[in-house]
Amino acid sequence: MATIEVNGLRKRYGAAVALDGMTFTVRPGHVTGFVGPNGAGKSTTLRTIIGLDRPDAGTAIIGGRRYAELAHPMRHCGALLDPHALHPARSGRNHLLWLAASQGLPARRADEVLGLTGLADAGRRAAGGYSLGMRQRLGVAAALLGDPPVLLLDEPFNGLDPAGIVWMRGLLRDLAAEGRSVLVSSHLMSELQDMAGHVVVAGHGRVIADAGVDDLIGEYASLEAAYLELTAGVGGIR
Ligand SMILES: Nc1ncnc2c1ncn2[C@@H]1O[C@H](COP(=O)(O)OP(=O)(O)OP(=O)(O)O)[C@@H](O)[C@H]1O
Repeated sequence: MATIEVNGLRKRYGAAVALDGMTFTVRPGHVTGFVGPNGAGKSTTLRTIIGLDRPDAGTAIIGGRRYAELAHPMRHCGALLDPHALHPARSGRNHLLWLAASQGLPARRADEVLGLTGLADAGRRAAGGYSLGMRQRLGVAAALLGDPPVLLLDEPFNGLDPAGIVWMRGLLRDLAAEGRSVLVSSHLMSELQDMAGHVVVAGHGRVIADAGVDDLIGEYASLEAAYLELTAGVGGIR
């Protein structure tokens, strides 16, 4: 089963403690929301899962293996962490063709994921001219190239217009319903309430709640109300 297992991650940047024992498991079949105040350690956790950051302690395991051990990682785990990580002079399609080649994937996958993300026409234009919403779509296209069972997305709703938000919500829900493990960091509680089945709440580099959305909401009026209560004493930027 393609889970993501984050176990006891610790990470310091100088005096700043970014991760302080972060531990949770992402299971297939539903979207897992990853939330918490600014500086809680969400992006550091996502970067660590795909080997862009090295933890001081702890492990992050995807479907039984570390990301660095995967021969063709994009077939196992797709990630959208930075929508601006593209070559501005290269077309969106060429960006995807290059990634596909690097992973031993057929070129037709580039056109398939451009179609899936609504970029079939824009894919021929230089990606440097893309809006933030289009860059997010290209990032999702790249994450889907290898048809992976695990997806990580860092604030994928940023910059999307209202129609784009509806589209992204449906896409992520469908991908999870197909049996994938989908981890989505977001500050948009209303989006997560509609889309996620499970939520991990982080604060100060560790997990402060890890529960199904309905359990987390409990007696509160909304996920946002429950979240604000849970994180009231946690504070934000450190
Ligand atoms: N490269 C870095 N150098 C120094 N400090 C860093 C670095 N990356 C993260 N940090 C620090 O680690 C902590 C966690 O940051 P991180 O970006 O993981 O939080 P986050 O939960 O993703 O926040 P946000 O909601 O604002 O995106 C913060 O205190 C941050 O300043």
